[in-house]
Amino acid sequence: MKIKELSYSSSANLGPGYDILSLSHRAFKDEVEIEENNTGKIRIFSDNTPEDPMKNTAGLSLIQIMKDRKIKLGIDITINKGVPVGLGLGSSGASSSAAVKAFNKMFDLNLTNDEMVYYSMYGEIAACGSAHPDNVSSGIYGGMTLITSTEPVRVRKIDIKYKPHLMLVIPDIKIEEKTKLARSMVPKNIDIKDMVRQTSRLSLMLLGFLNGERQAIRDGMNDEIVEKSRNGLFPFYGEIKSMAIDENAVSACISGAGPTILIFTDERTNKNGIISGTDEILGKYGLNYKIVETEIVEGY
Ligand SMILES: Nc1ncnc2c1ncn2[C@@H]1O[C@H](COP(=O)(O)OP(=O)(O)OP(=O)(O)O)[C@@H](O)[C@H]1O
Ligand SMILES: N[C@@H](CCO)C(=O)O
Repeated sequence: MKIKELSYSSSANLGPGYDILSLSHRAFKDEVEIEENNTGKIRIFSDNTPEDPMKNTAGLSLIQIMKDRKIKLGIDITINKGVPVGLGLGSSGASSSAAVKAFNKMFDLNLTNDEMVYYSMYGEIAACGSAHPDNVSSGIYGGMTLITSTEPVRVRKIDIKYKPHLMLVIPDIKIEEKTKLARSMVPKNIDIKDMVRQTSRLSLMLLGFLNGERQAIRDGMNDEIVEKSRNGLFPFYGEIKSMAIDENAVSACISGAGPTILIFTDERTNKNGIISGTDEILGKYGLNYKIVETEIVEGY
């Protein structure tokens, strides 16, 4: 029997929500098919992700479930990779969450959504050395998700009233072990004043999404801790964000660990202005890029 599942691309953090917020979008998707084999081994079939199952997020997630459930079988995992790798679009988490959904279905494990987030997030260790749950929560739940606890894993889906359109500015930059590097740049300690400002902004942004208040989203979606610490990786970000606000975007943030920039737009936004402004700014930095317009995926 073959079982196929898909997960869409996602943008983690959303400004002040480092490691706790994520948004699922229709821009790209990974399809993962699993099938039993008679070799007793886990084998990965994929054009552009690691063949070693311990180094592939999909493989590592399934190894962990099989260990916990004492399932000893050979499994072929075929990854049809649609989410581009290493660009902050939740590529690694899309494969692991799709693999976990397929495995759950194939073996009737009846895993809860939070248990599936747990196993999918375990796979992220293969990508960046740490198990962060935000992108994979998108792959399991869809929509906008909030991680309320990691031990045990608990996720809440946020029923947002304000649903902006999304523009992804995707610079053509490859940074070796990008997420690992970006995570190592985040400060280990912060000043209490910065903590207060960050929690205030995060709360305001969530109020904006819940109540449908455009200005609250714009005022809240600012992060001077994590995004700032990573600025050296994406020096063009500040210019693109302020240009997008000038063109009346709702707001903008770094998507996950970057380099993609997520811009929220609505009918008041001058999208053509953003397209030409991006061309000018990224041209100055000598960067090729793609702009993808997309929508939020509410669920699976
Ligand atoms: N199934 C997989 N899909 C994508 N990348 C994988 C997979 N398995 C392992 N990797 C490795 O993970 C790394 C890419 O992960 P990384 O977290 O840097 O990018 P991302 O998932 O696209 O971005 P972000 O997490 O910021 O949204 C690469 O080194 C890649 O080889
Ligand atoms: N929250 C993670 C997302 C990476 O995909 C980070 O910013 O490092």
